[in-house]
Amino acid sequence: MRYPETVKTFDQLYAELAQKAETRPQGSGTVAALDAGVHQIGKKIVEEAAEVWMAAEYQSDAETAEEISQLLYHLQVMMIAKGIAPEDVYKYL
Ligand SMILES: N=c1c2ncn([C@@H]3O[C@H](COP(=O)(O)OP(=O)(O)OP(=O)(O)O)[C@@H](O)[C@H]3O)c2ncn1[C@@H]1O[C@H](COP(=O)(O)O)[C@@H](O)[C@H]1O
Repeated sequence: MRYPETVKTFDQLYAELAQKAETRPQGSGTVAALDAGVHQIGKKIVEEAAEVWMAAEYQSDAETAEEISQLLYHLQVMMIAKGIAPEDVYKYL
């Protein structure tokens, strides 16, 4: 599938987050999340997963899609924290 320039794919977001983890720019929420550690990242994943569930049951498809994007983001932060690359996940799909 081809996407417009402004749309970020899973792999593109992962590359961006990996770069942030490496260069640690000021003000990066990703760097702050990584510094908070796996326990806090895990809590955020559970929170976002619940928000996906609630949005799917009670909100619009667009709002559900937005919650799913946030869940994917936090899953990627966990992947970076654990040194897990997208390929490590894809091989199980
Ligand atoms: N895609 C995301 C993304 N999705 C979700 N989030 C974070 O997840 C939170 C989820 O929002 P909620 O409204 O559910 O939570 P909230 O209660 O308002 O936020 P908190 O008080 O819990 O942090 C947001 O506040 C962001 O901190 C994201 N943070 C960053 N990105 C992208 O990641 C890249 C790197 O971001 P930085 O590391 O911040 O530069 C950029 O391309 C960003 O667009």
